[in-house]
Amino acid sequence: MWYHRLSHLQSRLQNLLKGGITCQALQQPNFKSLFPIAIHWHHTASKSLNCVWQQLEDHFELQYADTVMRFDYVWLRDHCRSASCYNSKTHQRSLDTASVDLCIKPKIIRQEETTLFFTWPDGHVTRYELDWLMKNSYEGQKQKVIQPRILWNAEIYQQAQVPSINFQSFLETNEGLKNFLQNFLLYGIAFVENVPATQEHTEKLAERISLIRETIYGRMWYFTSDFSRGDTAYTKLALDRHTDTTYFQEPCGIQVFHCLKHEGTGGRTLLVDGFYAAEQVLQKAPEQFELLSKVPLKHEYIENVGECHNHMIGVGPVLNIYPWNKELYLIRYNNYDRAVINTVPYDVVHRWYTAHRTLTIELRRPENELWVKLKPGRVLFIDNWRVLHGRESFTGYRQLCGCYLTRDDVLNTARLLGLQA
Ligand SMILES: C[N+](C)(C)CCCC[C@H](N)C(=O)O
Ligand SMILES: O=C(O)CCC(=O)C(=O)O
Ligand SMILES: [Fe+2]
Repeated sequence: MWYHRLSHLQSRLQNLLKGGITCQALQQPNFKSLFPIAIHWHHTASKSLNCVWQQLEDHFELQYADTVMRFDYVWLRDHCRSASCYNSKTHQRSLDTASVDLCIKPKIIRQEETTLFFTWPDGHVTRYELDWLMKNSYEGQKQKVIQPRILWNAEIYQQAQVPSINFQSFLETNEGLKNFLQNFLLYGIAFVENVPATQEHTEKLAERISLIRETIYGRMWYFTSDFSRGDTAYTKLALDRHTDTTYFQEPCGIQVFHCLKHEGTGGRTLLVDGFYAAEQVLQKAPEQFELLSKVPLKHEYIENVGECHNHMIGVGPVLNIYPWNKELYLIRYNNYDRAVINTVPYDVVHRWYTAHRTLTIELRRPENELWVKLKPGRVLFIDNWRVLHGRESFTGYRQLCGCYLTRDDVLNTARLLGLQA
């Protein structure tokens, strides 16, 4: 027994010393393993490059800038940026991916400085820049966030002293718009000051950064507590923290609020960073965070008031995360509009309620609540995928106008201004 293990170790050691590393496929019982090949690490001539690679049986392994990256050969062929495979004017692929042999392997790989050249069995040559591979590898992406954010509670937000942007500079300068968007992306809320208190000016603001998302509430909406629509928003009642349009398959990305008039008391707006609360859940109870990101729920809007007849249903988990880096990108939280839960068995339901409670406790901590009084002239933009809003009950006449924005178009504007979004 001892002897056995020893000799096994010895032969492995000898293999290593010879410089041969048997590839993983060797242990897998498939046709590829019939022809084990010895693989050698290729070191770059220039030591300063700090790059080694090896051509393995079923993938290419590259070690560059302290990262080990693994690339599938079909992926590599699919991402060929040669003129016949990719149109660099339109940034679109011309290669028909379905024409690539799923067992494709390069015939030759060679390196010149910072470029790798792959020659494929049909003679086609693909070149890859090491930096491009680094940037576009799974291993590279896994460590990156798509959207840098500053998570906040009331104190963090107030301490940050995030400046509001002036109406004029928002409309007339790219710098003003960029500052505004940078704050909005980081905090999920941002204010514009000195806006003339009309619906038209509010619309102008919205159109400066995005297409307006028209919904069942209209393009620009304008509302008071007249119960003209079958929803609590159109009353004087308090509204607990929530995100809007959870009953859409894709909830509206951004909400714009402009209070044009309020003669009365109360009516303050509550803002809570949903991602901050979710992060607390992740720290305290990761399995509950996971459940909230896995269990699909329905939200529903049923309206039959006057001429308005609507029935909307949206499906999705409370927390939506990117699977490769676990980054949170959307929270759907609206206890008013949550529909009957009939998509989950009873035992999971119970665990889900526990997880939902944990999140709710975090969302309701007074220290996480930011209260603001909306005033004519001060327009609030809310990231409806991240920040929850609510309102205090009020008395008197209160007029609010605003609209929803399409998230894609807001992010598009941000990217065009050079921001990471
Ligand atoms: C008044 N306004 C148009 C802004 C929104 C009304 C939507 C209210 C709904 N319960 C929701 O949370 O989605
Ligand atoms: O009246 C308010 O301040 C906000 C009401 C609300 O939640 C909404 O309109 O989405
Ligand atoms: Fe709302």
